Amino acid sequence: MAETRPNQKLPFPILIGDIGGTNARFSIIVDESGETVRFPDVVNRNFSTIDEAIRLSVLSTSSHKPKSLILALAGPIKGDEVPLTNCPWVVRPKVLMADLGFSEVLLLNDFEAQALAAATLQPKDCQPLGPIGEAPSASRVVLGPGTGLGVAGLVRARDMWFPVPGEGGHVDVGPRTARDYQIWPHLTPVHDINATLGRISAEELLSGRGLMNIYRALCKAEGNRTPAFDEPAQVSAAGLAGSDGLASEALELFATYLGRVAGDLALIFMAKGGVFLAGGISPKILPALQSGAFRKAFEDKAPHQAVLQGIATFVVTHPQAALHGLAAFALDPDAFGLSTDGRHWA
Ligand SMILES: Nc1ncnc2c1ncn2[C@@H]1O[C@H](COP(=O)(O)OP(=O)(O)OP(=O)(O)O)[C@@H](O)[C@H]1O
Repeated sequence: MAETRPNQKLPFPILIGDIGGTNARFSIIVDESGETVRFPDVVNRNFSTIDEAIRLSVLSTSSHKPKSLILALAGPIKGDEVPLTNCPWVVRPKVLMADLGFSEVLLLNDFEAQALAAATLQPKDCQPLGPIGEAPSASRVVLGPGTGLGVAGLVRARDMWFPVPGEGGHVDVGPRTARDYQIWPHLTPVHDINATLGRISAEELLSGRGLMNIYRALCKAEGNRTPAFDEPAQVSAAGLAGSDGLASEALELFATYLGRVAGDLALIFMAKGGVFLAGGISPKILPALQSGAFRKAFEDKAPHQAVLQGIATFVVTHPQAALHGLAAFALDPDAFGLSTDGRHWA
């Protein structure tokens, strides 16, 4: 069974990994000075197991022999066999320790790692959306549209950061404007065979498939037009270029709904330290997020407009933000109130 320990440093060298559904990214933190060795990104499907990916892409290419391992995973962490969402790999800490020589393994949630990053990223790693360019040391929120919609809070208390990885991407979102009421009946809801009326969760709007959901619903609302695009990247490219009216509207609505949900989360966490947009999609649609629709929806929270107007919003542009967060934790675990119960093996 997993063994726990207070937030002591894991033994160096520490291998840190951000394991997504499609790609995995690794670095070795050599020692307390923070000296770090980076490795080329791994395409998950090129390796049948994560053990093989670590062995061939990291261990056999480096002279450093990591003593411990910290991984950020997309998916719930429970028990000694942790399957990944959207990838056939299974993480088995005891097997990794026995076969690859780690004395300790710690598993974190991927958005928890994004939250650790939001606590420690430099201004150069973030692009402000709106007038406020600085994030004070106060509670924060991270949300990231990608394959799904990851959400984490980051509570600031006792001079520490407490990440709160929840399932906030699955909150309900309802229609508000006249245009929303035209579109909503055509959106694909959450698949739930027991429900008589499907619900529209934030993730059904704010993810790659969410952008397609909005675009296809717009096509239906406009006299059942045949969609011109099959992929989210095509919709965003046409929307950014202004070459297709419905793609442009889909992108603007995506920014509006993202602002709405981000504003709700900022209210819930009273995130005066800022809201950070992580994940793969936000940096790719930066001009659409900067155009004003995101920030307008974010602030449109009567009776608390003044609170929201005072909260900074950012797109995280650091290419390996989760690894940055894991490194910050590895080097200074006392700065974080992170519970390692049930996910630390030694
Ligand atoms: N230019 C783009 N515009 C809009 N959506 C995009 C664009 N490029 C990729 N996507 C969509 O983003 C989603 C992938 O998101 P992301 O890059 O964050 O990957 P992930 O699987 O969530 O994470 P990881 O890369 O760690 O495996 C897919 O649904 C993809 O279709």
